[in-house]
Amino acid sequence: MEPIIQLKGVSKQYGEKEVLKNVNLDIMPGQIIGYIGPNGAGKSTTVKILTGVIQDYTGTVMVNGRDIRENLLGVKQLIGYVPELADLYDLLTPNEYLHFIGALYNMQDDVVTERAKRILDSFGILENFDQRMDSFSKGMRQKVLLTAGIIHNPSIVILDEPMSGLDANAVIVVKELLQMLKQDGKTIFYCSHMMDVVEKVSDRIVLIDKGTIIANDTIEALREGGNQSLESIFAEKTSTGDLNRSAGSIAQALHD
Ligand SMILES: Nc1ncnc2c1ncn2[C@@H]1O[C@H](COP(=O)(O)OP(=O)(O)OP(=O)(O)O)[C@@H](O)[C@H]1O
Repeated sequence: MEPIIQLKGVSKQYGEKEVLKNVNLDIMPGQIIGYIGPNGAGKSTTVKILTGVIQDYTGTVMVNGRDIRENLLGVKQLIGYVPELADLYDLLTPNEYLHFIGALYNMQDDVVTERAKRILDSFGILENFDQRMDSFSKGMRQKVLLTAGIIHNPSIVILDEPMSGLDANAVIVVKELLQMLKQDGKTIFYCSHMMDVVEKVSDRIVLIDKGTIIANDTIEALREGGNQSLESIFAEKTSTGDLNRSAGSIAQALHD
């Protein structure tokens, strides 16, 4: 089987600073990949490259066997992207916003309406279909963003902290949704800091630190036969310092 996403020697600099360093990564179709790393590791930069937002990188990114530099429009059809807390067009209703998104993908109006209503109904916010989103809570906005990211039925779904702001019921819906998308053969690229969720939903975990991939394996293999949580594996491998000491010095700072 060929990888559906392939990064070959991908590097990206902001000025002098190299934030991705020769990243090589193969992602096989039909898998849920948990993409994790400390703040500033390069996760969002990777996602921006995959979604065509950043183009001044070196190396090659192949999606479905084609170089994305040569097929950016095709790639955009294949990928659904759910950003974390994007600027929604607050003055629009979900109905208007999702039709706007659907039009970007050349979708027929009646298909957009049908899918939008069914997905929002599953999220429990169908009654808000025609309300302006400026009155929406964070979680309601996130549900609309999730809907917008999958409405064109993409083969690859990239999610950036999709659980952000969601209540417990919605988290369950999203977890189930991930499994259903997977059963449907879709590839999921899941970026998150919520280790307990990543650990449960991902087929593979890719750990990036300071622009370099330092682990790429199943959770079982990362545990090496032990029973550690992903959180402790993360802390060990990224060694961002003694966490107790960090907390201690923050607490001390309040008293000095
Ligand atoms: N537009 C920019 N200009 C300059 N530096 C940037 C820019 N965007 C990101 N960076 C830097 O690139 C590095 C990687 O950032 P990136 O946003 O990819 O990290 P991340 O892994 O997504 O972090 P987080 O978990 O905090 O979201 C960071 O050091 C960041 O400061």
